[in-house]
Amino acid sequence: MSSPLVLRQILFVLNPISGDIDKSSLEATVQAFCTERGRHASFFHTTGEQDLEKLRQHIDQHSYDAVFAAGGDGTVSLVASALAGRDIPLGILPLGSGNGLSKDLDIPQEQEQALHLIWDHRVRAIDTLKVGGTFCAHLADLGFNALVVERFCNGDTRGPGAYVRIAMQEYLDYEPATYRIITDQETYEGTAFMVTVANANTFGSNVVINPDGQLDDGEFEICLIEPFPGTAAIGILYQLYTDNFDDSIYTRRLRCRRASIEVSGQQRALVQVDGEPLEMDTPIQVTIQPQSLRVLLPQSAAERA
Ligand SMILES: Nc1ncnc2c1ncn2[C@@H]1O[C@H](COP(=O)(O)OP(=O)(O)OP(=O)(O)O)[C@@H](O)[C@H]1O
Repeated sequence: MSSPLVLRQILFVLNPISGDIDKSSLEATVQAFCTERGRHASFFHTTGEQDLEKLRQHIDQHSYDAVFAAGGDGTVSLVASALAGRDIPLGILPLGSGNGLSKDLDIPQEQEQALHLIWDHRVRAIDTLKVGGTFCAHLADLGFNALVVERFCNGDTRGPGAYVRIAMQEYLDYEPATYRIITDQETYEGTAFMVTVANANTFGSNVVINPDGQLDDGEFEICLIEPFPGTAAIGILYQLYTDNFDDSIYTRRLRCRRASIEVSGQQRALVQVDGEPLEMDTPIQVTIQPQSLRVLLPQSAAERA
């Protein structure tokens, strides 16, 4: 276990819209918290336009000891992408609707406890992925969930209720695609309800898609849910919420270091990457950058993910 770093200059990257959470007093709260403890807090507000380029430039022009992402999975992914390959560690203030990566890393969901990581932490280097050239720290997928995430992001309502409503509407008419997945270990060909590329374990909804995946082992998993009859849906959902992904005859996982994903009859495919829906050219190449991101974790954080 590494001893805590001395972090004096800290940048907080704030996403004003994440999680539908009012953040009007957040800056003053964080500022006061840091000042009281002899730390200096600076702030970068995301706009939704060119945030990665602007953030990279900002970090290059300053000497930060750590950068905290204050938002949801998209904001965490943005900051992680800017920090990957650098020594500067990533901190997370979970302020989104799902907060998947922070949960996988056992980061406190409560604001003050998450801020304690500034002086009481350990640093863990985790793997990151490139999915079709796009940075991914947590999970990416093709198929049913990507479709629901796209509808959700383009809709007016956020929150888990809206996600479930869209999922139920889309499920009835959903036509699973056929995939050919070539990894450095094996080739899979078949029809799938969804295909998840997993660096971590658990969606923000607490669905465990990749039970024993490790975030720092230099490998990732491709988790497949094959088409299932309606009568099996409840059982599969139960398995996903109870850490038993592998127990179904409709699921399988491929562990690998690189993969190419073709979607039959599609030159472009909808892909969800760290909560953001994107259109990508197929075949989609997936590569791993082992231990490329340093993350601040509680001293007691479990090592599962
Ligand atoms: N100022 C802004 N105005 C509008 N959109 C923004 C702004 N800043 C960032 N965004 C958008 O916010 C999205 C990322 O949100 P984020 O994932 O952090 O929160 P969330 O979706 O509520 O939470 P989670 O992903 O945990 O469910 C990105 O699509 C980004 O482009």
